Amino acid sequence: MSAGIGCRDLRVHAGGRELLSVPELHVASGRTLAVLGPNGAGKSTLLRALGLLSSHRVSGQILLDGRPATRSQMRDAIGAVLQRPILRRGTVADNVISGLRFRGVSRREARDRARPWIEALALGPLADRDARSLSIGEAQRVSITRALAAGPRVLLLDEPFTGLDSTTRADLLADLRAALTGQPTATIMVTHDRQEALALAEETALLIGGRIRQHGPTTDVLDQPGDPDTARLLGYTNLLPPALTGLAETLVARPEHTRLVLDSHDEHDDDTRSVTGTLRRTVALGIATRVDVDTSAGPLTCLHPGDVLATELPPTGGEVRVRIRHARSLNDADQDEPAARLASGTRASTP
Ligand SMILES: Nc1ncnc2c1ncn2[C@@H]1O[C@H](COP(=O)(O)OP(=O)(O)OP(=O)(O)O)[C@@H](O)[C@H]1O
Repeated sequence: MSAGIGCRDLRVHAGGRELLSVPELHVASGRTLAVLGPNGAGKSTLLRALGLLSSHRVSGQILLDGRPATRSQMRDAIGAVLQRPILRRGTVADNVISGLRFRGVSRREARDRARPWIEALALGPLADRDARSLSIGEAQRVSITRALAAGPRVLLLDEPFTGLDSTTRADLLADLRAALTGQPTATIMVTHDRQEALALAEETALLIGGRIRQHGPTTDVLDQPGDPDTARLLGYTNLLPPALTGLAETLVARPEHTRLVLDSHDEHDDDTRSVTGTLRRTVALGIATRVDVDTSAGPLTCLHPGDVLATELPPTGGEVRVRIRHARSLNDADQDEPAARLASGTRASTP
């Protein structure tokens, strides 16, 4: 029997259509899975179905420690943190112990068990504050602490960092990661943010259109898109089909690895490392300059660090060359050798 949460042949229907189809998924105790997907992918649908919290038509098996779970078993096992924290009346400390109280733990024991979590999540200074006076970031910290303090076997996190400023988010992510380390909790976090997956989860599943397209160690999954949809989700938004590169496979590249060839910046220019197109527009983004280029095979986005002087750029509608500094082959999990050839110029790639 494998400890943790999972499902088999899970399908969710609503409004006359299938929202989710997951043949198999398992998150072991002590592990964290990030479910990464764009808006509408079915992330919350999956989380609710796994927690037996769905109001839709659900078929298949939800497994707790390898066995089909009843609602009451699941209720006892899970802690959930939603996008918007829902706190009760009372102080921060009252809220943190409420999960334990709900499970029948006495007030005194609940206080003792909650104390280390309040310290670990740096809530000590706020413990006596009225929960209604908290900022959204503080309230989410309380919500996470409440869930952890109850000692859940399964922790379900539904985009818990949405709406937090970047510093608050980074601090909370680090505190949560530290708090989960060594705990026998199977954690599933749904998110649309790659950085959150990287910071928190050993494993990542890519969910698109209600189906898991890729699943594996986070660092592998985030850097090995298998198809154009997962490439886009992972930030490889530039698609380079064979018609454009002259190579056999489709390559994908991140905008930050795609640059205009500007003579003064690129003295060792080499035609074979580049593709040509028409400059559509330039947008100054403060720390970077975005240049959109139309090629014969579709649009490309270039991202240049800093300001590119307008005088260095050809006019809108002018012909430009775009250099791909690093690209990956789709479906090439081990090595981006064709991409390396494009980058090193050993095969002609100018259309
Ligand atoms: N009752 C319903 N009837 C029909 N479709 C529904 C219903 N509830 C949800 N959906 C659809 O299911 C899909 C998945 O929704 P879900 O909320 O799980 O996506 P998500 O990945 O969590 O999105 P987001 O990141 O925007 O929160 C969406 O296309 C949504 O419109």
